[in-house]
Amino acid sequence: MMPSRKVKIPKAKILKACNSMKAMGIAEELVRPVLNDLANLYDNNWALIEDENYRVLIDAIFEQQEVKGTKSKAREEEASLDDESEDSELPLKRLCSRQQKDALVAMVDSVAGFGGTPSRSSQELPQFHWRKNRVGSTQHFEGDELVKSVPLLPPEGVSNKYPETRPILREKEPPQPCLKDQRGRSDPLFPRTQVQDKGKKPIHPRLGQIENRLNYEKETHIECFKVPKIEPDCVNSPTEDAVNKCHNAPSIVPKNKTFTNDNLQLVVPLVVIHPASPSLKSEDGPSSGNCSHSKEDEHKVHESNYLDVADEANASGEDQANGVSDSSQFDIASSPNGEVKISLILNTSQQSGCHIPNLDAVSKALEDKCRGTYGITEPSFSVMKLMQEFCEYFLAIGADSTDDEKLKTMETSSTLDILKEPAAQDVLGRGDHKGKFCIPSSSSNGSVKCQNLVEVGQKIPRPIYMNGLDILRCTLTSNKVNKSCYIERDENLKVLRGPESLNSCGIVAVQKHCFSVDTVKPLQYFDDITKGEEMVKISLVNGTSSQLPPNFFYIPQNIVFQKAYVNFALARISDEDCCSNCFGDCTSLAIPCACARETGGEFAYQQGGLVKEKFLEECISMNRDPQNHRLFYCKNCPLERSRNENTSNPCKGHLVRKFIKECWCKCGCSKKCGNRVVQRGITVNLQVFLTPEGKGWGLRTLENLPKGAFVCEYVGEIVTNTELYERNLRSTGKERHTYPVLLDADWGSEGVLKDEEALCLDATFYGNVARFINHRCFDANLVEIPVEVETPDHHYYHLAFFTTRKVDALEELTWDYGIDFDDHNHPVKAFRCCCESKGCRDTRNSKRHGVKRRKMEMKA
Ligand SMILES: C[S@@+](CC[C@H](N)C(=O)[O-])C[C@H]1O[C@@H](n2cnc3c(N)ncnc32)[C@H](O)[C@@H]1O
Repeated sequence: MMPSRKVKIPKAKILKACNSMKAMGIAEELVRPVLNDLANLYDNNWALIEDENYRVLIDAIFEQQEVKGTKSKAREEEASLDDESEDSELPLKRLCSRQQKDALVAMVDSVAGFGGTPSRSSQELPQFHWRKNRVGSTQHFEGDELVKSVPLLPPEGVSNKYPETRPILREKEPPQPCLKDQRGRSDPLFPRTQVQDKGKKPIHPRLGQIENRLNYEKETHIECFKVPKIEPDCVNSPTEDAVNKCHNAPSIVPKNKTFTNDNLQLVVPLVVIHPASPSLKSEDGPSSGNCSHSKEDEHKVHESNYLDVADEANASGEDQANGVSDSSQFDIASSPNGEVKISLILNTSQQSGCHIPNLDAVSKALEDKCRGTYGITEPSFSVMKLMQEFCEYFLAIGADSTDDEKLKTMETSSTLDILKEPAAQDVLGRGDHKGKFCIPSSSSNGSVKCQNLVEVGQKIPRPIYMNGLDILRCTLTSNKVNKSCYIERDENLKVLRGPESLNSCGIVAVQKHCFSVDTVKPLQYFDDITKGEEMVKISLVNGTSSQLPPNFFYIPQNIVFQKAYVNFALARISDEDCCSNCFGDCTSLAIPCACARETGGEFAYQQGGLVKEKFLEECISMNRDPQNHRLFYCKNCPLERSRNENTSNPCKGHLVRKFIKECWCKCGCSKKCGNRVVQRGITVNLQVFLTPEGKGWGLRTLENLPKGAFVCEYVGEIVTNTELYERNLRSTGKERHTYPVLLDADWGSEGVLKDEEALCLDATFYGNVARFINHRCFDANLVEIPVEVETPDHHYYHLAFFTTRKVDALEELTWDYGIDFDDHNHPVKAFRCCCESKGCRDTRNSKRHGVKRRKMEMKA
């Protein structure tokens, strides 16, 4: 026992020592009495006590514990007659304890500055003495929360018998295979990758309970490790030497994992900024510009801050729920001379076949995600820049009293500022891209059968938030005589495209949109519902609930279903229907070419692709006031015929619409000709959103649109009226049918239209973004205009939407479906209109409004 003479111990010394021990998981109650004894023993000579980072203190604590343990064991032995097992246990315990003490002293070495005076060994180390701080806390942990646990690994082949809490200690870790590819070459990304460097990075405190270690060591014959010497090169330097040195560093193994060689932990330093970063100059002078540290630096003791995301998640027990790997950490550290380091520590053991991805690719993917989620439109937005700015802010905000001034002096147009933009969650997300891939396995109406899985065309990485993307092999049928091209699927389905859009295998991409509840978060955001099929991304957002749109296949162009007759034969295009002698842009010609004949000798488009005012107004007026415009009446109306083949009701009349005729492939002009607008596809920035008025999903523009601008065309399956009628009969009522459109603009011109020629578009199962456009009875901001592109046969045409007026960004886009809400015989049951326009034609609403009005009047 220690002598009992009392000396007066300075409080600060006790606190400092307790903090250092606490950092290693040694409880204060154990430390204080031993410390008292030591102070007495050494007559308050604290230099001796603090030397070698409290080595004597640690020794004394352990000895005391051993004595206690031996005593209790002896008592147990006395109680029990069986003493055989004890013979072997004590020496083992002693051995481990000794080694444990070495390790602990080394640990304190590595956290020198937290309590103990630097030992000789610690002075050999480059001094990165990080002060640890937890995310979410505003407190700076100056000592009592400093945790420096040691990364531990078991010997090869030893499985962890105590997976819940007990790490295993080992002397050396074999080289980390994750840093090399399968052929043993260094990963080209290696410069950014390193094995965890214990001297410099904080280790997860959960692993650090000394009692657990002691218990575990008692039960397993495992050697303690030595804290490896910190290799400055390991921080960022790519040299192979440094890497090999780093390989020898022990690593963390998730506590509930069986240890295998696959249990690898990698530290990916994401950003290291140095004192002389452009926006934050330190007094220490200019940065070296690289990631290694000067000798001078190595011997300087730095105070540092640490953020450990994993700590926080674990503290709240959220990591499991969030899918955070047990020992994945995101660390941020800073030092007073202006260095900040962000490291991502990944535990790859959870995922088989995990490799170090290309960091550029990761940044790119994250940037895309951020663009979508936060509505960032700034083209120069960069995750790496963001990280760097994060570091800079970290330094600035952490710099005590001068926070505000420092922040004020920081660049105002930083990446972080972009994230402050209010646009955030609800809006935006755009990027130009083009690509084809992925095909559905089957359609909901059973018309498509997946024959094989084949990879085709340009591959786009499968976004994580979608599922249901598969690839379908199709057989190509190409009619070489009349140059019509289509792809047949299951004999029923044909894809209508220009010949140039078919690849050599005749495989066309169609994408299925399976919005899976499993894969989305409460605030729904899909970056691009077109999956690259359009020239622009079209996002979908639901800011209020977890509701998702029904599944459908996104198609950018109409597809023929079964019997619908569409003939794109070039032979059908006469010389009068094209401008083969034209060159360049037809709309710049002094005398309009033959393609303007359809629109009275003048092109419908003006320069810039807007529909000319006069033409547009006529179309709008026709829609708003059909009775004042020319209607034609079919002798044998396909619409009525589809309802009842035997007793054909008289035709109710169809509007004689004005067509736009665009130049096409038999024309000599260029693809950029001003008389080619609809065929170029969507160029406007659009978004699908959940309407607040109860109309379901709607479409809105994310940019201001001028009057007469082309927005999109209505794309769907080209079906006959009969088919549509049958589909409606088959529908269970539970299915949500989008409203079909009749391609009836020219039904009157051909006497009796054959059934396969009386067409309509159904976007319920296959469609484009137009399937989300809602109806508005009056004052809709879109008008539909028939557009002739591939064929002069007007029983098939494109139905294109143009703005009726200037439309502001975020306004919902609507068009008048032309519904007669009183026609109870219509094949599609009319919905209860929520358009809220003054001229709403749904009489049920006017009755409702009338009742409401009367009630209000009575109240008044
Ligand atoms: C072409 S879809 C439009 C997109 C649809 N809102 C959705 O959620 O998928 C047509 C359907 O939307 C709904 N709808 C469109 N306009 C509406 C309106 N003014 N009032 C109420 N429902 C409307 C009806 O259910 C209609 O059958």
